[in-house]
Amino acid sequence: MSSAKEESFKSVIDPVTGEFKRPAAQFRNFISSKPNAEFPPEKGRYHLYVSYACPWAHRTLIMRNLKGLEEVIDFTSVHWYMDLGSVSWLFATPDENLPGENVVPDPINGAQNIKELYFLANPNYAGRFSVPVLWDKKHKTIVSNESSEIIRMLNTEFDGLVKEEFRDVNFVPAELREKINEMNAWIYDDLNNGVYKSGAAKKQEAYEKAVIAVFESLDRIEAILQSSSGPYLLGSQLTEVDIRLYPTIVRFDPVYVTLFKTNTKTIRDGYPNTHRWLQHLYWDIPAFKETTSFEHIKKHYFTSLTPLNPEGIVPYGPVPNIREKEQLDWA
Ligand SMILES: N[C@@H](CCC(=O)N[C@@H](CS)C(=O)NCC(=O)O)C(=O)O
Repeated sequence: MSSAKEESFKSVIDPVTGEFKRPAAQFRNFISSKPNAEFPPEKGRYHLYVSYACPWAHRTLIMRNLKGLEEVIDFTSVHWYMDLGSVSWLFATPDENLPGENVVPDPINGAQNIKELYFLANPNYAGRFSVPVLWDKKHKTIVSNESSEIIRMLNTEFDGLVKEEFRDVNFVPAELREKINEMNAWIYDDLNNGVYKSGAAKKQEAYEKAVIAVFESLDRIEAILQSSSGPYLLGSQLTEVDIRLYPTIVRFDPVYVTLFKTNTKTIRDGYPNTHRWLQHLYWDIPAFKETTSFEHIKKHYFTSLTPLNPEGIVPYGPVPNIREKEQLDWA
């Protein structure tokens, strides 16, 4: 492990408590359909840079697909390997044949890595070189590198450009907005980011605090799904809460249980309702399965987060990565 990698990992760890603190994203502009917006919705103008491995980027791919934005916003995925403490995410090179759609050399800026994009947008940028990145081809800049805000833009601001059938599809409907925001908040803290807090903790107490919060929130999710009137967290309607939770749950058994030591239980054997919810999303709604690459996910985490797994050995299991669906009865 190089010292740069160690330093990069340490930079997000509180030196006193040993707790992981995720730094805030720095590009926070909004695409808006309001008149005179700086970033108006336009077909072909914006490009999403993602990694199939990254759970935050995964949300944006799911939303893009669910909102029928395939012909409005194009995307590129980076290579599954992330060079921690150096250039971060790398684009595929022309000779590489990597799994998944659009895992290709950068078609927009010809960059070799994600770091270059941040400096193209702002030569004085000082921060992390994370995905997702929503790029504006017209002004050659980053609109946003915050997934929670990118998915809100995709949910509503391109409605004038999508096919009729997608126009009224709203994953944050007004009557559920407050509830969605409230659930997103604790799910983010304790689960989406909670698994990272568990995995990155440098002290026993910090780890235990994080892992306990992970399983308390999984218990809460399980109870919500058990009493739900439909297949989703808020009943019969698929909402943003499901979209934001899925990338964490689908990675849980294949990666987090081992690499991040969130090993009290697995989803498949410990949480029947959450497992059924996961299987339903993955097997029945193409936006979820089509954007899930277990190969990118497993190879990324186990080979890139070298402070946690110095030899870079990728575990063989679980087999399968996700179980086939049992007969579901939502009637
Ligand atoms: N707040 C960001 C977080 C994104 C994030 O942390 N992405 C990770 C990958 S899963 C990343 O690119 N890390 C690279 C780095 O920090 O250098 C969001 O939700 O969009």
